[in-house]
Amino acid sequence: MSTSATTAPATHPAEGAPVLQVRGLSCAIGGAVIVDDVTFDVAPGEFVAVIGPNGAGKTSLFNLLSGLLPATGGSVTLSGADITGASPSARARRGLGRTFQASSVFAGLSVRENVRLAAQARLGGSMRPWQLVRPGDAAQEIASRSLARVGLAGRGDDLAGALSHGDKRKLELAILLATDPAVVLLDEPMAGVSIEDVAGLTEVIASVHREEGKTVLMVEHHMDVLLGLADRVAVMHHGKLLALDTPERVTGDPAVQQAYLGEAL
Ligand SMILES: Nc1ncnc2c1ncn2[C@@H]1O[C@H](COP(=O)(O)OP(=O)(O)OP(=O)(O)O)[C@@H](O)[C@H]1O
Repeated sequence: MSTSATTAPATHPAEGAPVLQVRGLSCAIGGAVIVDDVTFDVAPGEFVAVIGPNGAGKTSLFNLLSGLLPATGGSVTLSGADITGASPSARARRGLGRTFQASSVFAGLSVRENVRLAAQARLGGSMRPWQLVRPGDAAQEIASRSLARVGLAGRGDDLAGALSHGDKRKLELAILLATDPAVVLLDEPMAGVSIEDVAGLTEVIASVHREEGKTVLMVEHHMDVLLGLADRVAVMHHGKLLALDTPERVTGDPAVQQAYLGEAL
């Protein structure tokens, strides 16, 4: 696919009205345009991988979608509602959840408490660790389900800080699942994860997508991980959306290969 991805919504294989509509999204900071006129749609239940060379604008795009960076142009629509100016917490309430490149768990709390806090927030309760609710309540049940979902059911009493890096990333996914987002933004979930843990984590992400029908956008550098997961791959380059197409077409696109200048895709 060509650079037309920056000016017109790409077609997508999935059915249904787009859950996410991004139109001309831009962000300029101090004279530098770090996200430049990005336009695309994501269909409900679709898995879109976001790749690109270092500094291409992938995390900045996620920051714009989740409201951590203010857009200086364009718009973002989530399930039909314009959320361009909405706060990160308002976007989360509307069903947009994300994980971060760096681990973001409460190391001093148990694995279960970390997830239960997120579940409490979803149920409209407190996010304060000292106001954790009793075992057996709804938040506890959501926490148990979410931990089982990512394969950490037996680790609930362990301190989050004691988990391996790979298990911390699974915990972050469980925290995200406990808030039941419709759209999940995963920012390099495999970063720092050992080779042995990549397969397990990939399987968890695949099942979250396939079995729960979550719409997933995932920044990832490893094409081999993405090939089996992504319906489409978005390629960022110099802040622009260079291509948006199936993994096979994107890897064969000369413009994409040129952007990577011989680096492995
Ligand atoms: N808050 C900011 N202020 C100024 N420049 C920024 C800011 N955030 C990002 N940038 C710049 O925007 C560009 C895109 O950065 P970004 O982190 O989005 O890229 P990326 O594709 O996620 O890179 P990587 O793969 O290395 O994580 C970079 O040149 C970066 O230095």
